[in-house]
Amino acid sequence: MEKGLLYPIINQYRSDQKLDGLWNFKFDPAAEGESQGWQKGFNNGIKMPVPASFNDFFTDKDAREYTGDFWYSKEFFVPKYYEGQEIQIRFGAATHRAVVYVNGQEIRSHEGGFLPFTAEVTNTVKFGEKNIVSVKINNELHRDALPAGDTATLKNGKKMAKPFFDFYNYSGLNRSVHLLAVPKNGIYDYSTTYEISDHEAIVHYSVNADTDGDFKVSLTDENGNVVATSTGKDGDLTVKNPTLWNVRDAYLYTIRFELIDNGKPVDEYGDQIGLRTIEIKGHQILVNHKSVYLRGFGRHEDSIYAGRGFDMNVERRDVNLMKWIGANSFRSSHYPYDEQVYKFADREGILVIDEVPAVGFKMAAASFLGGLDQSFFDGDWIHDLYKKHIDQVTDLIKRDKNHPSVLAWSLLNEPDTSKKSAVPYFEKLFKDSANLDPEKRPRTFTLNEDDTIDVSKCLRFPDFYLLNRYPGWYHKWGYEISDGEAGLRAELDEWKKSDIDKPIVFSEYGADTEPGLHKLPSIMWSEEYQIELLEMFDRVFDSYDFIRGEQPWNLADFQTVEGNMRVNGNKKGIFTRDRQPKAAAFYLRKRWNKLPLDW
Ligand SMILES: CCC[C@@H]1NC[C@@H](O)[C@H](O)[C@H]1C(=O)O
Repeated sequence: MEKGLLYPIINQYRSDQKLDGLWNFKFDPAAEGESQGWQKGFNNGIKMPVPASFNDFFTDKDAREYTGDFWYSKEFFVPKYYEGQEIQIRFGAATHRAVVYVNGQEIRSHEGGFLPFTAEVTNTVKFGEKNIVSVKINNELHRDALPAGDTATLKNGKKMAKPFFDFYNYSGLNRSVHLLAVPKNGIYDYSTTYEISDHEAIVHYSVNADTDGDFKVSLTDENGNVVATSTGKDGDLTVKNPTLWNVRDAYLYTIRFELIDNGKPVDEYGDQIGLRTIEIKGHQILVNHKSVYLRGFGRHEDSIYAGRGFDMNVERRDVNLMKWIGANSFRSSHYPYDEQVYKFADREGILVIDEVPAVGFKMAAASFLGGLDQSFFDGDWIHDLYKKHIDQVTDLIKRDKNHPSVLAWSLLNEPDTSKKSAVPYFEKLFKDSANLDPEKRPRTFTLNEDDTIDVSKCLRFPDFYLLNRYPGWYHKWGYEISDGEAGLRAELDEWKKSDIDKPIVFSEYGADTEPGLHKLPSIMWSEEYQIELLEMFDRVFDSYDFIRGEQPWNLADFQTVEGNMRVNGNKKGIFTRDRQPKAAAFYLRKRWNKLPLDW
């Protein structure tokens, strides 16, 4: 669990030097790195781009599929004038677990491949000289880790990832690495909550620093006008006639905290925030007390060459695609995305369901492993898994709590909740996470295909429901799709008859579609069939007023394990992997652009 996860900024007190670029890289199948001194750096590796996954750069299968320990190392210079400050190396993500060394000294380890962590190196670096950072990363999958899976050892002794989930196990330093110089005992966290009325907004803030100093706090509008000020560690900023942050109509204020110690300003942290409230009321999802209907996608951080490495160019294109098609939301399926993704969403007024990598918690997983015929939550790995799970929920909320775009927290994707053994795990998870978000935004998880209203034992936990349903693809497919529609309607009639008065969002539905495959009449995998399946779901959605969102799977085609059910990855994208439209994109654009943007 990290103390603070503020995004790096540069000002008169704070420096941020990105260590992105080419690092030395090598695999360590014999786990000999430490004994060979790689923690002090090495030059006999290959040059590896950071941020990026290592996998798709390679031309040989052993390297692409490599599972086990591997090392990155880079020389970096610490300027003399950094002396007197706290020196940190901040990793945006190291997938899935890392040990950090500086100048040969072990600094820290970290578990979890999709959230940032910071190595505090003040007493280890040499000021005014070159230094070496080395990172040993391991990308094995385990049932007691997130995302869940196994690591097999083949007869030839090589290890192989066996995911219980349907995305490729891209690994490496997938996000930027920052060398930071910040004030000692400076600001390390802040949070805000909001009260909105017709002509006034109140920002309740709290700011954290390792000193008893005082704080000067200000709020400025997009023109740089100071609209409110306050003092103290906790306080209120009252804005008359505020411009609210709305769906697809964003407005960002800048909050600024100045830390004063013994009468002298010693640190400052500024960030962009949006004045808005989120509520669930009956079957409605409300933003600023107004009902919202979610239109958007499940996504993946996935692109050609860099794999899961964050690529600003891809994100810019994806946001433009979502605006073009008339989307107002997405889920960060199935893991926290790079912080810059949420900044894009903040600026564009796009709502985010923010998800931790608690995926694959179901043995007969969609990755066609067949798996064991037992409930995942009966496993003896559950205790160790839970510690990692709540740790990553805690850090996800600590990292993303101040983004106006974050609508809700998704604590799992498609867990097996059909057995009673899941209940204690969920009870603890929803209890332990209840107070992590100062704004108390809704918490949920996606209900997989089998977890219907009369099967799932965990329906009392989520604040609203995310349904992943695949009639027309994984069952009742092709010419049988009419039975698929009947079955879907029958299930929703059960929901309607029940006393459940929470919103339902369809968070996954779709058909694998080969771009360019056309058939009249349609057949599965054709572009025509993908539209017919969407039309079926849309007919159903339009029949039930407690359905408050539609997020087809997926925005774009993406890479998975190879298998007899995957054709170079999952093809359920509405767009291709190189972000070009299939025919379904024009169908959805027509449907979604008929609706008001903030409806
Ligand atoms: C029936 C489960 C469907 C499954 N849901 C989780 C996603 O990560 C997969 O990609 C999707 C699929 O198989 O297309």
